[in-house]
Amino acid sequence: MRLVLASQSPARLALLRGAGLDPAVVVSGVDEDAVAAALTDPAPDELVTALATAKGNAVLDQVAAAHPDAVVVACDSMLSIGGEMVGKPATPDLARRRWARMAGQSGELLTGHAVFRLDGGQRTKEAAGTRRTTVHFGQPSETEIDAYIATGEPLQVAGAFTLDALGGWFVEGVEGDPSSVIGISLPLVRQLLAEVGVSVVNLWRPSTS
Ligand SMILES: Nc1nc2c(ncn2[C@H]2C[C@H](O)[C@@H](COP(=O)(O)OP(=O)(O)OP(=O)(O)O)O2)c(=O)[nH]1
Repeated sequence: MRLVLASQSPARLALLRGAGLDPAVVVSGVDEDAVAAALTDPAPDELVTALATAKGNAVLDQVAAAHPDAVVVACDSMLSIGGEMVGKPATPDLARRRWARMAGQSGELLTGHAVFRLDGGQRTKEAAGTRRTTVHFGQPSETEIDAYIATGEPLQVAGAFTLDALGGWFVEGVEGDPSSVIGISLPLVRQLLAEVGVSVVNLWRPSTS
């Protein structure tokens, strides 16, 4: 059973590799704005789960051709802050405005997950779910925010912050699953894999002696 990560995210790949898995990567290239626009006033959980499902669906035929027996995992992360769902800031100015709202506040990082099982090249089972993690933001100075934005990192990540990289200096703490904030919830993926009949321990790399 081949594990496939339908994501270009280096963070998701690193997290899964660090947790003993060796996924093949097939990038979906899904137009997230188009998927979101096709939804009618979706609830936050529905939005990120729909986006994750669209990403997984987009790669199934390609995966089936290369790996007829596979399990595909796709994700989408967004930050819920002040009643608004936001993804990656498109410009440095927007990142700065986002941080002006986030500093000293708390938000919820939502990551939608979709898992698809292929047997003999056919989709046989699927499961989906969302993890919410509360994030308490620090109060970086203007100088610190300018320096952070100058690195380019905030523009590459949902919510304009990271937990495990430069953004970590400005996160006071989280309540809930930290892996979901980084981009993929290990405990939720374990649960969703079980729902499609796959035990995560059977996907672990053989332990080298
Ligand atoms: N290293 C790290 N990356 C984070 C963190 N929070 C969010 N990210 C990254 C993970 C994802 O690459 C990105 C979330 O954006 P998306 O869910 O749209 O995924 P992305 O467009 O990167 O790739 P994909 O659509 O899955 O091919 O932000 C964090 O705390 N640490």
